[in-house]
Amino acid sequence: MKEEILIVEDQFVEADYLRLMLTRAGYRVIDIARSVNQALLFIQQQRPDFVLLDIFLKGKQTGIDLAWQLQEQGIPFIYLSANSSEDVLNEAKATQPYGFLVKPFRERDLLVTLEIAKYHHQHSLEAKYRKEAQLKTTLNNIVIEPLESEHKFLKIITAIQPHIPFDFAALGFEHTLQPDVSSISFLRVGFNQYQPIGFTELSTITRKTGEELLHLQSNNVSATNVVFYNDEVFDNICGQTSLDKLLANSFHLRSYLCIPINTPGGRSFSFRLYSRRPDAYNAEHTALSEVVRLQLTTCFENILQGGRAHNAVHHAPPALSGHAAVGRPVAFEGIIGKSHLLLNALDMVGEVALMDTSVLILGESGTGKEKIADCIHASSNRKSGPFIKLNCATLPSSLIESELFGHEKGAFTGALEKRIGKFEKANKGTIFLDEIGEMPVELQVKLLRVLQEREIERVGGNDVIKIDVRVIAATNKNLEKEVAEGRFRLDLYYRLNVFPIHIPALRERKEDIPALAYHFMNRYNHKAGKRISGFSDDALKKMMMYDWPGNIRELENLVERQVLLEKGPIIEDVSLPIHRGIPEAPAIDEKRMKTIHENERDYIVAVLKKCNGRIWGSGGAAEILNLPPTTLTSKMKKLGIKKGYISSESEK
Ligand SMILES: Nc1ncnc2c1ncn2[C@@H]1O[C@H](COP(=O)(O)OP(=O)(O)OP(=O)(O)O)[C@@H](O)[C@H]1O
Repeated sequence: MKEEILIVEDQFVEADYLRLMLTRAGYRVIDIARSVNQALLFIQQQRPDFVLLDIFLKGKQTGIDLAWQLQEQGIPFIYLSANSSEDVLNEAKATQPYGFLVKPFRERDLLVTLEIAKYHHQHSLEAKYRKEAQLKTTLNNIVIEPLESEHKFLKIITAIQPHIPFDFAALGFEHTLQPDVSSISFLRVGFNQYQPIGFTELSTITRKTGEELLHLQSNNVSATNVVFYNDEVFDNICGQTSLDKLLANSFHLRSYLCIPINTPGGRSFSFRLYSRRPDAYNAEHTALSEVVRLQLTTCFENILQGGRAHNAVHHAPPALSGHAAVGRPVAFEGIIGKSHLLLNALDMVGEVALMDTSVLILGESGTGKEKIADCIHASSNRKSGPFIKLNCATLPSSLIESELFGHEKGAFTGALEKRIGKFEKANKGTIFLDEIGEMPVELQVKLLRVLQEREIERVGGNDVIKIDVRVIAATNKNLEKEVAEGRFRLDLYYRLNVFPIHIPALRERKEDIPALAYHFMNRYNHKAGKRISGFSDDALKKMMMYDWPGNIRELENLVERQVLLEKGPIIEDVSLPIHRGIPEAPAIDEKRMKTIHENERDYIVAVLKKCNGRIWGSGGAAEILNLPPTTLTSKMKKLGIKKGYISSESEK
């Protein structure tokens, strides 16, 4: 017997048909609920393995309300819905469904989606257990390492960071702690880089005396169980005068997770993680904290005893002056910046790289999406496999299909040779689909099938070819809006959006500007054989004031230009556009206009290449393009395409 499923659907006919399809496939349908309340009752009586739920139901509550409760209880669910508005989609997405079926759907779509959901659920459970086991082992090993308290604490938090993100970690800002360990806390200042902040440093930063700090510390809210407070709730918690509030104000912290520790020796205190993100913590983090609480208790008890393990060999610990760094992974080299927004994105890269799931990279043009895709591939288990890139915006829609899936010889007029598509080329590796929002709708269905069934068919071919490819997609568009306006398929969106990573705009992380500017200055110094050593204060100030609508690419281009133009030893001034707003739309518009124009040109050039420049006759470009040869010739003239150019191009 396969899994047990609860259907939540208020349309009788649809629900019955669904039941029929599921039972035919061997699933057991435990019941059909018409409303959220009824569903909750059924779930209480018999926990289903999966829930299929419609969004709009009878009664006040929607499927999305139910989804939150399912998520809390760890019951996987799939939405069944007709296209919805952008707001509804955003809400549905936030509940992290295992799938989304757009009505009307085929029986096969339903069964494949369920299979995928089962795979993902199993996979995420396995990943969860693996993560827990790995963290437990790491913490157990840290206990026996012969390190001083501060180093040991640093090791603990470095081990925790990939699983529970934070920008500030503290142990000992509790009135119950002994003074000798009361000052252990670290501020994250880079990827795997932390700065120790003791009472003395905190006193300097906040201009409070030690006594005042101790007093504030006693006002911190204490907890008996692992708890987290996000955003407004955290604000409220910090409402009173407390050390939490002081920390939040000093380091811009917006959420926190508190793990109370009670040692067998009778000491109780707490291990606190704070984040600059307003919504950093969730039930998964609390669950993981509970699982490793015992290991943490042993670690911290050891720290309270002075850190060193019994019978430890007393190596000199590495110096902890200034920043304590464990180092960036090699795959992240060349990624410049330490802003917490970038570090958050890199944390996610680290988290997803080894998971093999699809990744959707979101962000404005020039923010570094492709660079992040490079990092994911380079940190993944597929790193020795191919990494194939395709920009969906630069290909005419008629060519994308054969670019992606290849074609057989003679598949269409002009297909003179068999061609291997990008998906086949990427086998055992990764494919990067840039500007996925530009993919024509008719091709989106085909891409969806590939993602679901992991097989392709070459254009004009009959064979089904199995492929093993990881998909990373990127877009600077708001895909929810595209879905809401019917330009992007909802089911594909859900399939790609398994793990979204948002790359912040440069204006949101201005603190990264100087490091990036110096990085590009060095690069272009080297290229141009120059020896410019820096920027004047004015130039840096100007760059910090500017909004960078073109993001890092714009900054790179500017620095390149200035390096070439500068005659003196430093870049005295930079020439930036006068407007300082965020002219996002014009930049995109300009690109779109160019794309349409170029698309037509590229399309014609590509077809001409296929026909070896032949316009007339059977198999000629005019026939493929379904245009009279004279019209094609005049179009070519208008678009500046020369006949000789085509032939010499195709000879290359
Ligand atoms: N964090 C970074 N450190 C150093 N260089 C970076 C960083 N991020 C991006 N770059 C550089 O900035 C330029 C633009 O980056 P990239 O092409 O990855 O942006 P993108 O978001 O993919 O742009 P588009 O949406 O236009 O395709 C590249 O030269 C890239 O190497």
